[in-house]
Amino acid sequence: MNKVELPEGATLPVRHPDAPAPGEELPVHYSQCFGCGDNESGLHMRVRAGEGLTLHGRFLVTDHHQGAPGLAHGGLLACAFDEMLGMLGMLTHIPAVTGRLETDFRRPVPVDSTLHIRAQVDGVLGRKIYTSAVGRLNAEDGPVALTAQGLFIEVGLEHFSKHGRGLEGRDFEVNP
Ligand SMILES: CCCCCCCCCC(=O)SCCNC(=O)CCNC(=O)[C@H](O)C(C)(C)COP(=O)(O)OP(=O)(O)OC[C@H]1O[C@@H](n2cnc3c(N)ncnc32)[C@H](O)[C@@H]1OP(=O)(O)O
Repeated sequence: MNKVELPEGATLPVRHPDAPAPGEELPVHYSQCFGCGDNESGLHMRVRAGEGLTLHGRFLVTDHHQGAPGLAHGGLLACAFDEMLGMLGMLTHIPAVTGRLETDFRRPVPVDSTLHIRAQVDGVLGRKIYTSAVGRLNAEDGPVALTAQGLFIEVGLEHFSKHGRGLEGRDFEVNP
């Protein structure tokens, strides 16, 4: 994992008692989500809870995901990280949106490879949630292809109804 710089005063949030147990697969948070939903051209990511404030996700890079011939598009890979870091909210039950996402591309990701992403919450300071992730090729201990850091900002649930279509009646606390 890349070294994460945290501001003074940041603390680790508590894992919510209703968070999925380690090893449990996370539910799709929205059926049309490009990252984890049934969206035809989406990533169809599968994510399971890890220990503490960690998640493990994976997706198969297909022909739909190309930038250069035979290689994954960088923006699409950043999308996968956004999804993984966003889903950390299922461990803390803090509703939040991406404020800032920084991605380091360290190795090309070919079509037909599976990208394994480990994401974690690093700390919280006020409404700011500091997160990071590493993506490895074809195995959870495979070569590092990408690292990322995300700053998520806690929002009220009204954010989703004011700017979008709400959370479709789902109770964020239970099954976002
Ligand atoms: C569990 C469910 C699973 C969900 C998975 C989904 C995965 C995908 C996640 C996403 O893609 S979310 C969609 C992409 N993100 C957005 O659409 C967010 C758009 N931006 C906003 O709505 C607002 O800018 C935002 C809510 C983030 C902040 O606006 P606010 O007016 O509420 O807060 P404000 O600007 O006062 O900032 C609050 C604090 O955050 C800091 N901040 C906000 N944006 C920042 C930024 N970009 N970089 C650094 N710091 C930032 C800001 O400096 C400040 O720090 P301090 O408290 O120390 O003063």
